[in-house]
Amino acid sequence: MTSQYTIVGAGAIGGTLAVHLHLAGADVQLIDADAAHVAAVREHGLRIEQPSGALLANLPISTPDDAPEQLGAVLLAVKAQATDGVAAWIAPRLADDGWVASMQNGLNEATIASHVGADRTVAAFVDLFADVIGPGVVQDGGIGAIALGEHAGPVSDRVRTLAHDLRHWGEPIVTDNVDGFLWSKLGFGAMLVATALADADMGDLIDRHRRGMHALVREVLSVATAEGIALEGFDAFVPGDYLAGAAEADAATDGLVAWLATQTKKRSGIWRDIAVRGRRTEVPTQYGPVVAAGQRHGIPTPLTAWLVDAIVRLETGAIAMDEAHLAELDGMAAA
Ligand SMILES: NC(=O)C1=CN([C@@H]2O[C@H](COP(=O)(O)OP(=O)(O)OC[C@H]3O[C@@H](n4cnc5c(N)ncnc54)[C@H](OP(=O)(O)O)[C@@H]3O)[C@@H](O)[C@H]2O)C=CC1
Ligand SMILES: CC(C)(CO)C(=O)C(=O)O
Repeated sequence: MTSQYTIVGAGAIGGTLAVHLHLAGADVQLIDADAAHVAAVREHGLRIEQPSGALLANLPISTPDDAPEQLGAVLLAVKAQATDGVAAWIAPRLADDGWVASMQNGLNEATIASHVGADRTVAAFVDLFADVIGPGVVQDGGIGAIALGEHAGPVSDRVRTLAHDLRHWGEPIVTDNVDGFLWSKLGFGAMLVATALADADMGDLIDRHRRGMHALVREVLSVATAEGIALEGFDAFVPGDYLAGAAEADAATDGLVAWLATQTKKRSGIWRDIAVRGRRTEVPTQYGPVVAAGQRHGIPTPLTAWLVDAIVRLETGAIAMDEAHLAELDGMAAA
């Protein structure tokens, strides 16, 4: 039987996944809030620009206002701060046997489950590198991993089917420990978020500000460990090395920086939201819960709290992008 998917949030990640699912033979429809993007996809199709050439798919697309009344399997790829509102919107439309998978950064599954139920929530970790570069056009900025599993319970047939349906993209990891990947991504992602404080490339900034970056990762991963999470490595990120000594962290960052140099996407989605789109970011939604979990466990997270605050000040115009902010982070880590 042909699988059917609705992608809610057909931007960089949702758009990329949609085209690959379509090219593998799945029946895919899109829902997106960006009217210009929706109009462009209707007129010209959805285009993924890859170094090896472009992929094009003509897919049905609607805005939330003219979306279908009933939804089955949903892949949610909106920014994390939109998750609560969008999951509340999906819930009354979701078929009894429908489900929602979070294809996002951060810990969105519990929020989704609070609206649609834990049994209708699928968990995912996505380390793709992509950007919407214009209405209807997504740039594939490099290859990374995807992991899929259930939010509550062991790997199921629907998870295996989704992994199979993504075969045109590649081979997702199917696991009972998506949380281990999501928390590791929060550790890795903390460095990527910090790079948005300056107007330079992610790899270069991580390389130049190792003291602050390593301390930031250690904070996030220490909270994860206190939460009982078994951290998972992915791509070039080795979480255990950041919890070991300075030499291990340095060696891990050498590998990470070399890997980031192979990606054509050089700036984070957070940098892009602030510098290109001029919009609020998902950082408080992603890292507020890390700080709160640290407080519950008695683990101080001063650098993570500082980072969230600095990003909010940046996105509200109180400060400007400047590498001096990362020097300040290095200084706090040294203190
Ligand atoms: N881009 C990347 O390389 C990676 C991103 N991620 C994660 O994936 C998630 C999605 O990010 P990304 O794809 O980059 O984001 P994008 O901004 O490219 O895409 C999100 C899309 O969702 C739309 N949207 C917002 N609200 C709604 C709504 N209510 N209903 C339908 N669509 C809506 C947005 O429209 P509008 O712009 O009008 O708000 C936008 O077109 C994030 O959590 C991100 O951290 C993870 C790994 C890598
Ligand atoms: C940096 C990247 C691409 C890593 O997956 C990311 O998470 C983002 O841009 O939001």
